[in-house]
Amino acid sequence: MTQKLINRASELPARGPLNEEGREILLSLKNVDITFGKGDNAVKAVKNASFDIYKGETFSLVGESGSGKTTIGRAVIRVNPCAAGEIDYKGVRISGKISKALDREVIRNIQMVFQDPAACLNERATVDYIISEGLYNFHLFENEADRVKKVETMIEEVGLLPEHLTRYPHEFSGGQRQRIGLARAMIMEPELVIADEPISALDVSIRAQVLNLMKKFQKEREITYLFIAHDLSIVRFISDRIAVIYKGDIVEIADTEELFDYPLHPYTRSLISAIPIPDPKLEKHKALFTYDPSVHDYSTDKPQMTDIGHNHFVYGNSKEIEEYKAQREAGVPLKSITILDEGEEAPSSVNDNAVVDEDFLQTPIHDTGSIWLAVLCFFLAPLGIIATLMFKKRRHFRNYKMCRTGTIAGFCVLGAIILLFLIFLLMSVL
Ligand SMILES: Nc1ncnc2c1ncn2[C@@H]1O[C@H](COP(=O)(O)OP(=O)(O)OP(=O)(O)O)[C@@H](O)[C@H]1O
Repeated sequence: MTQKLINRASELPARGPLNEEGREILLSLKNVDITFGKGDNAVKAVKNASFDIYKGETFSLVGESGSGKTTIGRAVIRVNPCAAGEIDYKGVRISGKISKALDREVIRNIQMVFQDPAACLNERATVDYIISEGLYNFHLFENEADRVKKVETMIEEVGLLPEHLTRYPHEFSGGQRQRIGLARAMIMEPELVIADEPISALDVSIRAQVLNLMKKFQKEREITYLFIAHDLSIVRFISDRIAVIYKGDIVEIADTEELFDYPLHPYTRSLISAIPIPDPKLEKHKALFTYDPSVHDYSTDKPQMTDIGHNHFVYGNSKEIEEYKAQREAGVPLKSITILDEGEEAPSSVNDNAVVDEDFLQTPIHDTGSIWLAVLCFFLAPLGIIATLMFKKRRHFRNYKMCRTGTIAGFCVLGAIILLFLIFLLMSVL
């Protein structure tokens, strides 16, 4: 009943506008500038940001600390005002002055989940109240029994128990508090959730659980996420599309795999090169690609965000864009990571046209370190030597270690058998 009343009075259409490919645009930033302070002290935190987020996708915004990610998130929920440009939700402008009714709908439809659950949960309130707060503010329940039912269902959905509802946030672990934060957001039945570094403050072991929970909600409720993170490794496996932001400028937007295969802007490449390699030996020999903004000469030829095809947008001047297009059209994935040989000096700059060789990027897939390699090398020790050398040459260090272990063990056992044989031979002769 309450729900029906809200829907009837809605200032927003049921669906957003469609793009040329028929995808529904839920959120759209159009040439958005966000400035803090005035006069000489003014800080332009976000410059001319434009992007669309489609219904049901996970769109990630990635960049180093202070690049303006949170500022954009807070502008979407109307906390930060836009100095220029506009933000549209389902095709309706939600930035600037809007009606009270629309403002309430935005608050309800767009929820935010924060990095530090400890800091954003009211420590004096019970979990029951924290989760119910939005329900109270928007009268989203028929009666007390209905509210209790909604809250109990939600606490179970995030993997906690109804008996946890009477407790306070400090009685929970970081991961559990993030679950409470998610419950508080999801009970509002939002369409868009802005997740601002939701797993950065959590133990590595807990991170996947929270991401899986977010994925579950997305699947069940068709939630759209704007996921904010400072490194690409976190977002690679959860994002449909990624936007990279550097000091307030969005420098590249592409589908996730496209971005990892063709990181055209040098800043994106530096972020990819910063992703830790799970093999300590490779990590030790990795040459970090550092971004030097002085490589761009924007004195006369001004940069702009340009569509270079393949649903891929890059920020650059006309000369750079031509180069980016040529690199993309060559169709050969670009190299972001250089593994140095023993004793080799790290290059001071990175060759822009370099191509992936027998590359690290393949390493996690093929370099599995399977135990069966050790078993095979154990029984076929002479062939194990060849396999060991081959994997070493290709820098498949996990496979190399397995083959080496199997081969050594194989030769040890073979040696022991030969020794025993010789001893028995000697004993039978003497
Ligand atoms: N309320 C504010 N007043 C003044 N400056 C601000 C304010 N909020 C943000 N800034 C400035 O805007 C810039 C972008 O900040 P923002 O918090 O959006 O960065 P971020 O990319 O989210 O970084 P982090 O990952 O550290 O949160 C920074 O230079 C910051 O100092």
